[in-house]
Amino acid sequence: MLKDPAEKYRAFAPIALSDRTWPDKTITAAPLWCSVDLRDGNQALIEPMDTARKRRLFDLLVKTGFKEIEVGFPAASQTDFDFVRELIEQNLIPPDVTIQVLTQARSELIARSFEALRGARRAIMHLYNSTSTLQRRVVFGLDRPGIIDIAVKGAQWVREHAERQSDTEWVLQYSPESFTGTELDFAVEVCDAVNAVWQPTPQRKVILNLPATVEMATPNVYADQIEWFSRHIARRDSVILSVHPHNDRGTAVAAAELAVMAGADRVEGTLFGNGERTGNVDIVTLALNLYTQGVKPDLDFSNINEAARCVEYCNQLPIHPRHPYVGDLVFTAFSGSHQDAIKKGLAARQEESLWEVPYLPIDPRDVGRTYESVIRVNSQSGKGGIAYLLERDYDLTMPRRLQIEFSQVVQAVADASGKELSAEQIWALFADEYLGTQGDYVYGSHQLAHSRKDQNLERLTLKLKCRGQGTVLHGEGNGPIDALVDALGLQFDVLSYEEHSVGSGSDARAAAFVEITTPGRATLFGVGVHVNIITASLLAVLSAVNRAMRRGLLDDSIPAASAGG
Ligand SMILES: CC(=O)SCCNC(=O)CCNC(=O)[C@H](O)C(C)(C)COP(=O)(O)OP(=O)(O)OC[C@H]1O[C@@H](n2cnc3c(N)ncnc32)[C@H](O)[C@@H]1OP(=O)(O)O
Ligand SMILES: CC(C)C(=O)C(=O)O
Repeated sequence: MLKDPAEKYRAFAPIALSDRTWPDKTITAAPLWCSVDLRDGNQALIEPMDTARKRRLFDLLVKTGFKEIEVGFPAASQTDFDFVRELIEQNLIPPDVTIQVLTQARSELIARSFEALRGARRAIMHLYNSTSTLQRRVVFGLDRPGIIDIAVKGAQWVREHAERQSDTEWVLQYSPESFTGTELDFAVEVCDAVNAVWQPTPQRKVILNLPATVEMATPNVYADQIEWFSRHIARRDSVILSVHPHNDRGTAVAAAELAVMAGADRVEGTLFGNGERTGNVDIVTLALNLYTQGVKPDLDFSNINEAARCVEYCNQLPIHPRHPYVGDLVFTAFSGSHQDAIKKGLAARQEESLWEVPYLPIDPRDVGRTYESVIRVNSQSGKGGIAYLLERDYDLTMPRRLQIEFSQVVQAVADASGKELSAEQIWALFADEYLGTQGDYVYGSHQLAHSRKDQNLERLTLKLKCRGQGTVLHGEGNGPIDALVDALGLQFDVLSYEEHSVGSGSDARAAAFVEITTPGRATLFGVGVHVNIITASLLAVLSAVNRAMRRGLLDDSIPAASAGG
């Protein structure tokens, strides 16, 4: 790279529009959409679509709700020509959909394009020629009048064909291609000249399409260009002002949005942004951006995965996993604080209320995605995500301090492996840590009865294995946990106890959580899961004690077992 890029590149000159109004506008309705997947998208593919792929994509575009679809450049290729014929001859175009074709301003190409559209009920004939200073100089070697001459001649040929082929309802469209590199006064002059030939009226509008053939400046500059053009073009009430942003600087979506604020009525783009170089503007993102502002997008992406797989098949290009709204990872949080906030946001949310979940600008379910992938766990994750997965897949709601404790277990494993951990793997870790039967104390059975001395006391008889030896312990207390602490005779206190049911109906079990503190003031949890709630709580205490023993936090001299039963 150059030390001083100014030696080779120059800044785009700002537009003289000090009284611009677009920054104060908001978008309250969707623009008219035109998909150019089958033309601009197609011409950018390594392998252009065959008829079967074009047909599949056309059907998807119709199903999605596009009313204007540029279906090809029929004068350029036999495949495109045949595809247009197939659509018309097999009556595949729904009555509310209008197909569009592109042609250069060359007489033989225009003739062939009209031939392709013979018999169409309604069609958009899209004529273009390049108008930019650069292309005038290096491609065409023409001055301004020479370029206007190409446009006007093209417009005349189009008009003549349209008049001859009058069984079709024609909508005429003109693009001053490379508009972003064209002086604005000249862009207006060329378009006025074309309109002088086509004579649009408010009832029979033309489409003037202003392409950012190459995105050359920040999106506000494009918006200025659109507002300037919209103010200066003659017969504005007879014009549908269309934009066609490309994404060379990565800001096509912003450019399209600002252009709509600046007065554009229509947007041409593609699904997921396929197109020349860095692509056309992504209409899916534009539409869903509107949706998340509460504006009806007039396009239906309620099964966005289906759309994505179809587009990937037709274009033979993958969609990036971070692509807005559709990428495989865009509804996934790995990082701990995000997971915590999402978990809380989902829990606080009430159906039918406004969508307010941190880090998720859209409800994944609205585009046919599930909450399955919202939270995934790796070494960047925290307690919230881990707890969320156990709650979602195993119906286990951990107390907050247990979440903190267990997340350290998961974190250690994730850090060591460097890999993602599935909900199943996390459950296996949880079971191993808290529910295992490998500790010093292994529950066998128990009996509870009222104490003979005091009816308020319960007397517990517990059969268990202590380090492999069958043992029976007795204890008394004001509840089963108290009685077990008494029976074990170890130096720990129970700090907290919680339980909840897991599952429902005949499969329902109880999950009990006990937090103990040891003489060294260490606190740790034990968990028990059992169909019987008392058994679950006894298991929870034994789980905590076994964990404390494993860590050397409790004196490991096992109390003398009471013989017999
Ligand atoms: C920005 C865009 O996406 S515009 C659309 C671009 N899409 C495509 O080009 C895909 C399909 N195109 C093609 O297959 C071919 O270009 C064809 C079949 C249409 C024409 O092919 P060719 O006749 O070989 O000509 P080619 O495309 O190279 O055109 C170059 C000639 O057309 C002229 N020309 C280019 N665009 C236009 C136009 N819009 N109107 C009039 N003349 C034009 C050029 O000045 C050049 O003239 P020259 O031969 O006198 O120097
Ligand atoms: C023909 C025009 C609209 C075009 O595709 C472009 O300029 O990118």
